[in-house]
Amino acid sequence: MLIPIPDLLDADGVAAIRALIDPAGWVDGNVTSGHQSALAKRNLQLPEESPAARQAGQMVLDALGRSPLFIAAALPLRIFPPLFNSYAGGQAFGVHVDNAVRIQAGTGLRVRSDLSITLFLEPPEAYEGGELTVETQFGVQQVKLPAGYAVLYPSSSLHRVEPVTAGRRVASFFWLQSMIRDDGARQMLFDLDRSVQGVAAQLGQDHAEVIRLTGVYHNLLRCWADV
Ligand SMILES: O=C(O)CCC(=O)C(=O)O
Ligand SMILES: [Fe+2]
Repeated sequence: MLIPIPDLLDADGVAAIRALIDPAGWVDGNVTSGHQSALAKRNLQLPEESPAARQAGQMVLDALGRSPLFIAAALPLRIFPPLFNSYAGGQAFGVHVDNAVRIQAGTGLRVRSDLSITLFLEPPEAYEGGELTVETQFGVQQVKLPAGYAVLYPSSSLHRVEPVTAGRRVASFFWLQSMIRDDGARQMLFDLDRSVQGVAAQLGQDHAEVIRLTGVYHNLLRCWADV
């Protein structure tokens, strides 16, 4: 299941991140690849420990923390510090699955990748190609979103980035471990959460049935959550 997060960053937020990362020292993207994906990957990245990446990554994390949609959809437990990549001149990332466990340089923090996130940082009309193509259980989906929009997709899915044949695609990409490991269970909780919000909007937050349904949501989370 692909979940778009519209307007995670506004235009000022995107501009502030671009002002930090654009002049920083970009390197060959294979610094974070596993063995298989290194064969498929042709792009540039900011090194994980680059001060610009750390500072811009914190701005991304702050924006995620302010997004009720992101929290409800991802139910995050641990988020790997956001990284930044760029593709131009025909660069692409061939089909791959993301590494199952990420270990943060320096802290040794281990994150099981349940969900992968791409946050688009370049307007789609500014480059050709560069679609994020994800093989989902419902078929192949291609994603190319406005700057400031993010998409969540299961880290277990085969995905690729199409060649960028004109302009430059800039994005933040990262992984998270969810409190709910299973994609289907997480999706059910997300659907239930949205339904409870919808019913609450009609009946009022203090309606007895809304209180009972909210209880069901939390009791399911209590059954299933890693904390
Ligand atoms: O650039 C993207 O949208 C995704 C990058 C990616 O798949 C990866 O780094 O594993
Ligand atoms: Fe990937």
